[in-house]
Amino acid sequence: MFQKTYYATHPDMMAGASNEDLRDRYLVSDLFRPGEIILNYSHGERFIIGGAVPAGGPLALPVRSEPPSDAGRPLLERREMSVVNIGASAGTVTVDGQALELAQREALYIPMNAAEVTFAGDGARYYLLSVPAHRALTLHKLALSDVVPMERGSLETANERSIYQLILPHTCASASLCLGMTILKPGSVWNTMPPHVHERRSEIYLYFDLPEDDRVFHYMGEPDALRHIVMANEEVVISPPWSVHMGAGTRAYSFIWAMAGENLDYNDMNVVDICQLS
Ligand SMILES: O=C(O)C(=O)C[C@H](O)C(=O)CO
Ligand SMILES: [Zn+2]
Repeated sequence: MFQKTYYATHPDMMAGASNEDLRDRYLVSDLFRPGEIILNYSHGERFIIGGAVPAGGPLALPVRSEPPSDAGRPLLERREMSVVNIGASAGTVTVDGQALELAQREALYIPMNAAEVTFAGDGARYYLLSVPAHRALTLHKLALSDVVPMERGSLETANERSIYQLILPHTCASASLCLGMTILKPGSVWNTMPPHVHERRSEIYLYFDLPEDDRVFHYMGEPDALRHIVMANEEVVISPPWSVHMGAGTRAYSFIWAMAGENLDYNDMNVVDICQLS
C-alpha cells in the first residue's frame, strides 16, 4: 500500500550520513503520478504523505490492507487527512457522498472516520497528508482568502513571505494535524529564516510553484551541525523534531508545511539566532 516507509532517526546519524543517505531518509519524491494515488508512510508522528493525480478518471482512497484484522477497513477509520490542490485546475473531492470543489491552492480537512474519499478533475493535483486522530471533527474546506496571512521578512533580507495558517485551532479544528501554506514574494528566496526547532512536533515541507530547472537548498539537522538536501519542484522533506527546517531557492516558490505531535500550538517553537547556526 505504501511506496516507501521512512523510519524515525536519531540526530547522531547525521555526522556520518552521505548526501545519498540524507535523501534516502528524509526526501520524498515521485508523489504525483498521473492516474495514481501514491502514499508513503513515516514513523515520525505516523504521517502518511501522498499525492493523487486523477488524470483520466476519479481515484478512490484505498482501504487498509494490514494488519489482517484491519483489512478492508477505511484508511481514515482512526485518522484525519488534509488535501491541498496544487494543480492548475479545480477538481472535486467527494467525502462520503459530499462533493466539494477545490480550486487551485484550496484545502480540505477530512475528519477521522470518513469511509469513502474520491479525487476527480483533470488538471487537479492533490497533496495528501494524514495522521492518527482520537476524535472525529468537521469536514472543512479552506481557501487562502479565509485566513489573514502573517506577513514576515523583508525584500532586503530576501525572505519576504506570507504565511497562511489553514489548519490550526483558530481556523479549522483538528485532532493533531496543523497545516499552512507559505508564499514567497518575487525576489525573496529564504523561508523560515531565522529557523527554529520544535521538540514536540515533526514537520513536513512540500516545495512547489518552482520552475523545472530551479532548486531549493533545504537545510536540516541540529542548529550547530547543518546539512542540506537539494530539492526540486513538488518534492517533500521530513523534518524530525530535533531538526531545523529552512531553505533558500534559486528563485521565489511556495511551500506547504504540516505538523503533528504533542500539541496544536504554532508558537511552540525555539527560534535559533542566525549566529548560532554552523
Ligand atoms: O516561512 C516560514 O517561516 C514558515 O512557513 C515556517 C513554518 O510555518 C514552520 O516551520 C512552522 O513550524
Ligand atoms: Zn517549524
